[in-house]
Amino acid sequence: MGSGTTDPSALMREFLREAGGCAVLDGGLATELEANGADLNDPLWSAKCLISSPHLIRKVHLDYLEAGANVLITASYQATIQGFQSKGISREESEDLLRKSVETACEARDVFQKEYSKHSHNVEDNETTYKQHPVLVAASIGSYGAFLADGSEYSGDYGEAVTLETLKDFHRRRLQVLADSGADLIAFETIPNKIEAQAYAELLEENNIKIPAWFSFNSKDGINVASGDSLIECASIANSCKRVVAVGINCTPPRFIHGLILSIQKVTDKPILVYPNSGERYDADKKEWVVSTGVSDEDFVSNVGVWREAGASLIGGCCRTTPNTIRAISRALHSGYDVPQTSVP
Ligand SMILES: C[S+](C)CC[C@H](N)C(=O)O
Ligand SMILES: N[C@@H](CCS)C(=O)O
Ligand SMILES: [Zn+2]
Repeated sequence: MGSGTTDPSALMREFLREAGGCAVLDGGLATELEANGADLNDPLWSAKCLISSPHLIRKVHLDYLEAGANVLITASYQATIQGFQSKGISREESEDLLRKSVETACEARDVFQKEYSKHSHNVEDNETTYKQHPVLVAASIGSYGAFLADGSEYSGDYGEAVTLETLKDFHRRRLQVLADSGADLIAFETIPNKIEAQAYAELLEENNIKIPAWFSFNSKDGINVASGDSLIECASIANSCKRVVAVGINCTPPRFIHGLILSIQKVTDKPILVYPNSGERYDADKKEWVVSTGVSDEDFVSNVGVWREAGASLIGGCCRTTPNTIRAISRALHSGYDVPQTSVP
């Protein structure tokens, strides 16, 4: 869709219009890879499956499409050239793995859309009408803290040695490869601090990145981003960047989402996205989620109307949410809207 467009916000506007005003994001990719048998106890986390089990990634993408998702977030969250190289993988192969994350999502979209077009026509008043189910592929870029694999995307504390230039140098090539990979947009996810938001904004401009991006922050207190930096300041950085077409929050407990939407709205007119986690806490040593205030799909979904009403126009789930969560979100947003089941060939 529209990656050649000159006005970056046109892609998002048109996409939201086709989706009926509010789009459904997918749910936890890593969560579902684990549910399908993958062992992610590895510094590469979900990106490990790009090497060992790309078929599982494709299956999980398809499961989310069947559940009603309009956006697939690729398996590149923790896929970095530096991380692959530390496993002995060459630079060239590392870049191929990044491209593979996007190709895998695009393949799932192609399979789904073929099936969908077979099932979606119906005859009304002697005219054949086609329901639309637009799908974007968003190339995930996880933070520097994700690469560290120590859970520091939930603290945003990288130490004083890590400067704006360190972060720009770290992300530059991966961003370029993913931007040229055929993805529709870049999803900067789980951004825990202001310095990393600034690094992304500068890279988008300086490298003349041709596809739009979203900025999604995380929060531990419902007020600031994870590091304690001001959400208002972080969202303002996103707002000032013309290549950014949506701003929001992910991997944050559902109970904080409403207040965070209201804060973001104070500083932007760009579309707001929210994809909370289940409310559990991540134990980075064990690489496990610890039950605290995890919410059921019903609880999660009872909030969807409130988030929509408050101004969110892209809604999905992050870690520990599943296709069931996404199906329920989709139903809540578009009641009576059926997505066909496809089989994985
Ligand atoms: C979004 S967190 C659950 C991703 C995994 C983390 N960076 C780690 O490697 O432990
Ligand atoms: N989108 C990521 C999680 C971000 S916190 C994944 O599940 O791979
Ligand atoms: Zn998450």
